[in-house]
Amino acid sequence: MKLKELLKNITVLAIKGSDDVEVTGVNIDSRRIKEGHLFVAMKGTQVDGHKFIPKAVELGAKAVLCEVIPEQTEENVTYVQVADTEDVVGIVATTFHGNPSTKLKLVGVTGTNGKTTIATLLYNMFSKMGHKCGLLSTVCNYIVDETVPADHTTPDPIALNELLHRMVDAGCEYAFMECSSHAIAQKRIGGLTFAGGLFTNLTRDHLDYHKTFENYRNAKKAFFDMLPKTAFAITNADDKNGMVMVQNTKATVKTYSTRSVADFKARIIECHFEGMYLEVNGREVGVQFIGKFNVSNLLAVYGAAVMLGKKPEDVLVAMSTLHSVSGRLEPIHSPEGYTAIVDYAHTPDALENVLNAIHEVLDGKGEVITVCGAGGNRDKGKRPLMAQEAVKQSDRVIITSDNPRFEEPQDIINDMLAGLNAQQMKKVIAITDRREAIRTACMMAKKGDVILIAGKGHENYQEIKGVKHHFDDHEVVRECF
Ligand SMILES: CC(=O)N[C@H]1[C@@H](OP(=O)(O)OP(=O)(O)OC[C@H]2O[C@@H](n3ccc(=O)[nH]c3=O)[C@H](O)[C@@H]2O)O[C@H](CO)[C@@H](O)[C@@H]1O[C@H](C)C(=O)N[C@@H](C)C(=O)N[C@H](CCC(=O)O)C(=O)O
Ligand SMILES: Nc1ncnc2c1ncn2[C@@H]1O[C@H](COP(=O)(O)OP(=O)(O)OP(=O)(O)O)[C@@H](O)[C@H]1O
Ligand SMILES: N[C@H](CCC[C@H](N)C(=O)O)C(=O)O
Ligand SMILES: [Mg+2]
Repeated sequence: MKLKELLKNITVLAIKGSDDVEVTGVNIDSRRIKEGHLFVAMKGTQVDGHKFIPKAVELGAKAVLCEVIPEQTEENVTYVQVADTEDVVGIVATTFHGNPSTKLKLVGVTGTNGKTTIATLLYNMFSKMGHKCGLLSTVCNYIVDETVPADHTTPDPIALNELLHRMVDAGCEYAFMECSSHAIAQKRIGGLTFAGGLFTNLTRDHLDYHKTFENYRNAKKAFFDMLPKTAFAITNADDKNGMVMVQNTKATVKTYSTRSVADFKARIIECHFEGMYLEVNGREVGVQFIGKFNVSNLLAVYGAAVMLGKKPEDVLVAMSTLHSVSGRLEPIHSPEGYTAIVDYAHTPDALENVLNAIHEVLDGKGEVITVCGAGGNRDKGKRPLMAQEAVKQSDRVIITSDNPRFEEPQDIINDMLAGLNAQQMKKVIAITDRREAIRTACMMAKKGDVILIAGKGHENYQEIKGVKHHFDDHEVVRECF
């Protein structure tokens, strides 16, 4: 594609060189530059990408998009100046890939918890209904049946548009994606056309990055602000911030609720460890999920499917066949008659909800042993709160390591323990080694008990000092059995 074509949807402040050159790719990382690429220099959280302009040119970049044109420039390279590269990178990337989001129906999910669950269930449901679909999620990306490993919840704008392009080429009619607050704030989703947006809930997380809860909320809200008039915005009326999210959106607003009047409404008729009976907008349906929060997740899925034009009765039939998503409230039954539940709860709110869900089903008939930790080099403020939530609803708690990253595991554990008083400490032990912690829980458990192993869900590694060591909660549980 010609550079001038790529620039037609953005405001250019200055240009040095010809815009009639052929561009063979767009990249934000100098290390990935190939002959003929356009290099976009981004000011990051660690380094300023402008520093790598010479490197990018050396590797074959024919054009550079930047905020400041370097003093030393090369003859055969075109330098384009814009006010803010973050504002335009998504637009340029999506233009290069032929605006893939306009060629399928793209639905984004945002909120603190439930994004992976909802996006994955939508992908599973629409695939079962016979459509070719794509999925971009924390666990894995899918182009119809082809898997593409995910290293972010929302990929960077280059990878994101490449994936959407591949989905269009593969004939996808729908794509479902998670929109993390980081991705919205960093405008990784800039330039995309969404058919719909969903909001799950908002509780504390990622304050290391966003600094204040208000910034975090505004990042989520910015997603709804960017939706076009043709889109739908489905929000959770049960969440305090549900209506705030959609207050400035141009999209058609719909609500879901398990408590009050809403466009999409549900209540639990019955629940057990295998699943629940629900009433959804006046119709009954059996689902293979437990937990009130999953009723909310399923309502969001139901609402999106209906807004995408599906008949409510067909949606409910498809919904009754869906299973839990990897590492989300995933039960593993032991030969001794107790149940281990692997779950990705890594925020205070998620822990509270998961433990609620377990108690709804357990109904006082067994004890709950929780094994949990907190990630290193991420939001430290949530650590004591997570320990408190674990203690509140468990009979025994084993505090252990999650992904320590570059922190000392014991320091993270101490931050968690600092949230507890002497009385609470009586039911807590700390075991740094996660494998040992899970083993100990299995030794403590008796018939009818539940062990909650929280925080890592689908992750099959433990990240220690920049190295990902193989570690899988499911595998360790099965070893113990
Ligand atoms: C804090 C954060 O979000 N950082 C993301 C951000 O990187 P950054 O701003 O720190 O970039 P940087 O390292 O300062 O580099 C600046 C620029 O120079 C470029 N560079 C750098 C080095 C070099 O040799 N050459 C070069 O060109 C980089 O490609 C970049 O464009 O932009 C990068 C490209 O999009 C991301 O890969 C990176 O994710 C880091 C690795 C990360 O850990 N992010 C996590 C926190 C994250 O994004 N999580 C969310 C939410 C999780 C959830 O709620 O589920 C997610 O969506 O996954
Ligand atoms: N609607 C919900 N409300 C509260 N907690 C939830 C909800 N849905 C899921 N959870 C809990 O949060 C955990 C993470 O769920 P999920 O992976 O779907 O969220 P996510 O928003 O994708 O998280 P991430 O930000 O890490 O991508 C689950 O394992 C479960 O414990
Ligand atoms: N086991 C995890 C969960 C991380 C969730 C992630 N989406 C984030 O906080 O970026 C950890 O804290 O390492
Ligand atoms: Mg996710």
